[in-house]
Amino acid sequence: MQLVIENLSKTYSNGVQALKNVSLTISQGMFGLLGPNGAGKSSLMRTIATLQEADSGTIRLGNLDVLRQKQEVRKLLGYLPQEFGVYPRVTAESMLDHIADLKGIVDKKQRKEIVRILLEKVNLAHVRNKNLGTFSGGMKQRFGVAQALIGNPKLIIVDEPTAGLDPAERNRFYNLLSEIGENTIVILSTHIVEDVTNLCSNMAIICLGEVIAQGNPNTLVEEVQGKIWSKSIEKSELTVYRNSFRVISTQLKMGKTQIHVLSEIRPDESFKPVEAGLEDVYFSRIADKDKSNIVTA
Ligand SMILES: Nc1ncnc2c1ncn2[C@@H]1O[C@H](COP(=O)(O)OP(=O)(O)OP(=O)(O)O)[C@@H](O)[C@H]1O
Repeated sequence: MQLVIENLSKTYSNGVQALKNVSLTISQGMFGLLGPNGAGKSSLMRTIATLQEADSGTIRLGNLDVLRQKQEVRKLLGYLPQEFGVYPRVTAESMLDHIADLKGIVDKKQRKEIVRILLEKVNLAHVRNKNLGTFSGGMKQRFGVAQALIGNPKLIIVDEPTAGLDPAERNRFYNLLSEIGENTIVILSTHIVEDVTNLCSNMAIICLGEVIAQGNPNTLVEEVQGKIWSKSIEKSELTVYRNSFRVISTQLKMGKTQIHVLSEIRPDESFKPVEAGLEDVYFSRIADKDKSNIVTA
């Protein structure tokens, strides 16, 4: 099964064009959707999740027309939104049971078994009787995955799931996501490049509502390999360098500013070649599209 998005556009009533002719083909496996704040990731996720209308364009999930056959799509969908509200005074077990009921699993015994398996899977079985309000951020996110997995969805959407998680919880979350079956489409929206590097076999970068890159992360990195040069400079020199070179990112390292420059040839002897990473792809594409988004130390 594939998710095929064609020429999707959306303008909000305040005039913001959040999606501009977005076309993407997403196959089974983990798909990363990267982009800066306000890029349009959540707008796209919500539209795919049948929660908001598009102005034009189509989305197909297998044989289903997502924008029209909403009820059918919802049966195949697991969704972990950016702001996943939980009822603080309800236990993990009863909340999952309730959501499973809402998702149409009417048999009580079957529901109990599903909830038990899911709580095991997300490593929350030991706190199944604790109120959700007592959960840490990471535990809430794992609970969010458990509810998204109810009913064996064929399409799972997780919107910026690792924001605010400490490194250990982030790792747990990565492991959990990577265990989700390969015959499921998982769309992971994030502005953390590392999330995509660690998890995804395919990806797209979206900026100002447009898809500005898509493909396999390694292939995209190959395109800039050998073209990334770094130099440590004084912060005060940054404008001069920006005017002379294609500075794609700057980072503070031990009090000095380290710049990455994209260039076919070594800009001059003072620049060192560096092994390109997905961050370089991300920053070079974003820098081309939106000058205001160049990361400054
Ligand atoms: N309901 C809405 N009404 C009006 N404008 C909106 C609405 N939702 C989003 N926007 C605007 O649309 C643009 C895209 O927002 P969106 O939330 O889709 O981006 P995002 O990539 O998910 O950002 P973030 O990473 O910050 O969550 C932004 O300019 C945002 O302010």
